Amino acid sequence: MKFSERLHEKLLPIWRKNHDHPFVQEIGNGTLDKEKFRFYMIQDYLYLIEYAKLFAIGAAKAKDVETMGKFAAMLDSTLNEEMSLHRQYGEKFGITPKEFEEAAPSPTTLAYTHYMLHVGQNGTLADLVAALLPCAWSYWEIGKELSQIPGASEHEFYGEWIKMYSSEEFGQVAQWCIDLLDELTEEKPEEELAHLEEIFLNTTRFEYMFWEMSYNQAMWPTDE
Ligand SMILES: Cc1ncc(CO)c(N)n1
Repeated sequence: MKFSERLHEKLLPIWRKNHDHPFVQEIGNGTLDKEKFRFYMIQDYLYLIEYAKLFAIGAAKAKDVETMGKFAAMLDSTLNEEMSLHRQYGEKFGITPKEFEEAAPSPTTLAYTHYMLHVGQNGTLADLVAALLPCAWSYWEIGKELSQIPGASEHEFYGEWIKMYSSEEFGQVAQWCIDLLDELTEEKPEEELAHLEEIFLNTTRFEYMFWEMSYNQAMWPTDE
């Protein structure tokens, strides 16, 4: 069994909760409160700045030029394609790129990005890919599922978001990360696989927490 197939079995119950989360459901049916989406966009922008750094670290840890080039391309597409979606929504909300960058991260954003960067900086290349894979993979699954809802991709506000994450290009990135992790885990001992599975499940859980945080617009409870 490929390692990604083993991960897929483990992640399904958490993904079901992700897909059923009101934040995701309401993007799909177009009813999500725009204030919640605005909060999410700001936090997701901050998240993506840190997430992009994982690709830079991946390039530095890659063992061959082809893999290095792929990480460089993913760094570029995150900063210049995926985040331009956020900048476009920012224009609708009256948020400038500078304001995005200077916004305060929520505790969940901090915890999630710091965990990923800790694993990426201190672990192996396989550890790094295990940490980032749920991000690419779960968004692609959500994008594809929501794009099946009639009219959802054409929704005047949320359509662009759904189109981005159900796109062929986004799917290719997710698939490349899946294939790389399968390649890096071939013939690896169970102990190492169990460690990778733990990292993967942790960021999968953080994905759920990110929806929850966004829906509740949750900042520090002590500041309220
Ligand atoms: C929190 C989060 N996870 C994954 C993605 C997909 O890149 C994103 N934009 N935000």
